[in-house]
Amino acid sequence: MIEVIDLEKSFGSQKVLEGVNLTIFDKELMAIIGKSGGGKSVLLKHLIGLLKPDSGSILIDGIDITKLSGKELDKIRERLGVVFQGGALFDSMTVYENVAFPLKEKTRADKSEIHERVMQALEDVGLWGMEKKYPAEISGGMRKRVALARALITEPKIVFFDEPTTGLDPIILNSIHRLIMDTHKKYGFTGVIISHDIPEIFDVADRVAMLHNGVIVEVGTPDEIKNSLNPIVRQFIIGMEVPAFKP
Ligand SMILES: Nc1ncnc2c1ncn2[C@@H]1O[C@H](COP(=O)(O)OP(=O)(O)OP(=O)(O)O)[C@@H](O)[C@H]1O
Repeated sequence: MIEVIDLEKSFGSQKVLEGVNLTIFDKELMAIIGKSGGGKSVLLKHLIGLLKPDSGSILIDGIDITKLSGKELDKIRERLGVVFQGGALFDSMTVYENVAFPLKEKTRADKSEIHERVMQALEDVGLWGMEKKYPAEISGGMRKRVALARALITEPKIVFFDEPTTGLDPIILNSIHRLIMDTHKKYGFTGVIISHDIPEIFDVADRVAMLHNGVIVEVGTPDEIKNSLNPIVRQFIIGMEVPAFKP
């Protein structure tokens, strides 16, 4: 379980997080939505230990990661997988090498185990046969799949997705969402997805939290969020919904 308690963060005179409180249960898929520049990525960076808050805490299975550094933090981070917005692949490495990288770095797996696990992960994300390609030779959607395979390869307990569909067309977007759901089912991780995809994310997440002006203003199931009477939530959702294209 992840518990964010009264998390505050300012950059200079700009207060970005004003006391964020959020509980994410084991094995659920939690989406965090909110307007651009509202602090979602800053919150995510705290959750993965890249930023330290001014005050407040983040408990992962009861351990306050905001108080950790060095090896202790690394140990917790080994249980986390992150799919960064741009994929953050190594351009000079093949798809295979990118996916194998965390196993080589973080585990003592031998060559044949690495091979088996990489090929399985590539199959799980629908990239079988692509292992020899370089990131520049594959599409944006495929790069996101590689990033997901790389995040999953160490079978992390928690996977963070930072806007996993940015820059993708609607068909690829849906296929990435389907992939998140399928791998979530297969691997059983706790998933935290920063998302701009309204309404599509409602079909993916178990629960949705809305971050607004540095606080979580509403948390609930997709249906609860869709039917929320909170004017901030209503305005945001209506503003984000793209009308269906009718020829
Ligand atoms: N390292 C930093 N130094 C100073 N200001 C920062 C830093 N990181 C983020 N900010 C500021 O914090 C605010 C929130 O940024 P953040 O990237 O978290 O927004 P977001 O909700 O993820 O937006 P988007 O949906 O557009 O990605 C912005 O005003 C941003 O300029």
